[in-house]
Amino acid sequence: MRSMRPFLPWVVWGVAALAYAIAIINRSSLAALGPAAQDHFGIDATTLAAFPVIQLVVYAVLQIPVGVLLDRFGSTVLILAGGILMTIGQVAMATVADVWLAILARVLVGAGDACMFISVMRLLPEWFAVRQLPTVSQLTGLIGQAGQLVSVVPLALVVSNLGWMAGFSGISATVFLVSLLAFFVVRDRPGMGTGFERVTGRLGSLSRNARSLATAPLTGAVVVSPPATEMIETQQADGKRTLRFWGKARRLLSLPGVRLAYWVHFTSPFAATVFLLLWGLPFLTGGVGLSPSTARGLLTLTVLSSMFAGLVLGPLSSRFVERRVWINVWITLGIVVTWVAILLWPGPPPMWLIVVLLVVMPLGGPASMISFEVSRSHTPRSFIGFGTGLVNTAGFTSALLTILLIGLVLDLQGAGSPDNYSLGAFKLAFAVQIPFWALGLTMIFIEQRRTRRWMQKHGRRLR
Ligand SMILES: N[C@@H](Cc1c[nH]cn1)C(=O)NCC(=O)O
Repeated sequence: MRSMRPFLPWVVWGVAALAYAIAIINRSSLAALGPAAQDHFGIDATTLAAFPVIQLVVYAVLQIPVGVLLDRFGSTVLILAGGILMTIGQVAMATVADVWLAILARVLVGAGDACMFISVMRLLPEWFAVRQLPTVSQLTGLIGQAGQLVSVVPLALVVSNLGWMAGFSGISATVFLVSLLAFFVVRDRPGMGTGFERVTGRLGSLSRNARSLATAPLTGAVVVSPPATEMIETQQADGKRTLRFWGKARRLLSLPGVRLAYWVHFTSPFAATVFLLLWGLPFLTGGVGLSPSTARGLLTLTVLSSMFAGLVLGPLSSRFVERRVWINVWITLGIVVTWVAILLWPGPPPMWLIVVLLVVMPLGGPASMISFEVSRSHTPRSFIGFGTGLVNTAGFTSALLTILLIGLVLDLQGAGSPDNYSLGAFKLAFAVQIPFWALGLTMIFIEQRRTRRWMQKHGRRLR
């Protein structure tokens, strides 16, 4: 069993990350099927746009409850629950004809998706050394992005060749199989059983002998352990009473490091989410005047850029722990400068500037993974699920608000439908991102100072 020791953490993480990639396939499964979905359900563009928005609202709203459940039941249970919810949601998507039932199906998909990412993130400190965490986190994001890449074209091909039902039944079968795999492989931490072992009550030797890579010697390892739970004042005088939800939230938010992580996640990824989820294609076609096929081709650049950045940013933020927030801030500033150049460019921006935007803007996704490192350094272990869920809400909140505000500003200018789209209207609408960046960056600077003071006061160092 000794020889399995270095591999088991990677196998456990690999299967969990695969489950996350499948969740992303589910999340973006309607992205390339707009016209097919309109045909299938007989709906207009506004109703179609409601699908991803509702799904993301469900995802964002559930992050904190799922985080709380995660601290209580562990990643194995939550990954399975997420898989089951997505399987049911996609079976419904394949079979229902009524649009309201389809929306309900997307709610289930959003709820299942909400369980995946933070469950994988929760596994990492249990299986890997602190020094490895930034890289493994970024690899997790990268695998998720790969899910986005494979979801669009193959699914569109299956739906156009074999039909709607075959496409969505195929996705639900895939989720089911990967969930089954997770049931037999994923373990919350070394020494704990898989879902199967827990149900049967028999702990196999692989689980019994499992070791975390954190216990393996790592040359020059940097130690950035989370604070002890006692660093948060609790009402648990007798150690038995569990904190109530709001009490926990208040205490978590009393840590400036957690608030810093929140604002880091709030600020860097939303521009890319907004662009990829809804407004990118209309802007490039109806605003800039590109053909739909050129625009779609250019959009794949965003995924590639984000995947490449994931490879670079993991080792970088691990090497420069003290400056990781600055890495995020510089990337955000790059995104802001690129967007401002697009907005101020007289007339249609040149192709080179569009390409720069599509390469720079998606860097905000991998940069936002730094927020989970910050959160992990400051969140007591028993609150890590809650903390990760809380931080993960941030970027999706800013993205959802921006999506809605862009639609509102377009509508207010009488440019809310493809017939009336114009570059000027889009430029004004995309300018709503500026206050979000300003708020986020300001809060990062404020919380960074407070975090520094808090660490001095408690005698804590990141390295
Ligand atoms: N910011 C993303 C992660 C990411 C990594 N690379 C590009 N994006 C995030 O927070 N994801 C959460 C999720 O559920 O996908």
